Amino acid sequence: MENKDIIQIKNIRFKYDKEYVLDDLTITIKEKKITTFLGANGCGKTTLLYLLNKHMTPNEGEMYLNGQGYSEYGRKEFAKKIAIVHQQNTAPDDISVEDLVGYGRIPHRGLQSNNSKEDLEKIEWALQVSDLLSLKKRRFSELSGGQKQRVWIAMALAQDTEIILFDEPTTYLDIHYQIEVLKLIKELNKTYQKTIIMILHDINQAVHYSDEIVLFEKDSNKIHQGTPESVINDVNLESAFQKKLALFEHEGRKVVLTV
Ligand SMILES: Nc1ncnc2c1ncn2[C@@H]1O[C@H](COP(=O)(O)OP(=O)(O)OP(=O)(O)O)[C@@H](O)[C@H]1O
Repeated sequence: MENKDIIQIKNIRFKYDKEYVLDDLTITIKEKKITTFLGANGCGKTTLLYLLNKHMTPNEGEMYLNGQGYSEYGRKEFAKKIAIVHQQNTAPDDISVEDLVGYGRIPHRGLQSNNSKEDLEKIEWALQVSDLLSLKKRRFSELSGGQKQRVWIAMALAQDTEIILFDEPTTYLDIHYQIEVLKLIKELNKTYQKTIIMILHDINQAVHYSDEIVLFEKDSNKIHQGTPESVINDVNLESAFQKKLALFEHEGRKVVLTV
């Protein structure tokens, strides 16, 4: 059975200054799938993620979440639907892992009140899924880059949303931690049915971990959306990155030579 459309973006236009960064963009995001945005620097991936997170609003066009227009959602209600894991984050000095993960509960419990039993259970669950139980009392500032990234993911999990957005979740991580984080994201999707939308720069990782890819053409406002198999080909890659890239088959998947 086809997964339903959880987000619909219809003919949106967005500009910071004079020129439109996104122009007449139409995309649908399928529920419980992993969708990855792929494309050259400056093509508008982060901009689109911020529009999806309601951090910014399109100048024109419509966006719907579960069939309801974005503008009809209040802030708190929206924060219970979509969480975001940013590329770079800062945390207060001395904060513990479990307290930081607890921030994910703010849309549910408010800023002032204490954690309820349900809040504490969700925090514990998020720590467990992210393999952080043994580190929960540790100071966040003392963790490695890979462990820190898992804490941000746990915080998004504690927010208990249907959808999680990831802005380049593997940046600054070595290949071991990159794979660890991508496997965790895959598990959130497969085991916990989260709808995932992420930005990646590594084409091979995007092919391997995504159900759907949105490939942005460079210097045009066109995108290609579909399965990795249907989107990743010589012609589309050249129009996205303005480079000829060699493609191979490996274990039934496309692999791109990036040297
Ligand atoms: N706050 C801003 N004010 C003005 N222009 C901006 C702002 N943020 C981004 N832009 C411009 O919008 C365009 C799209 O930027 P965006 O960050 O969305 O691209 P991206 O695809 O995420 O790039 P990257 O892969 O480098 O992160 C770029 O031309 C960028 O310079």
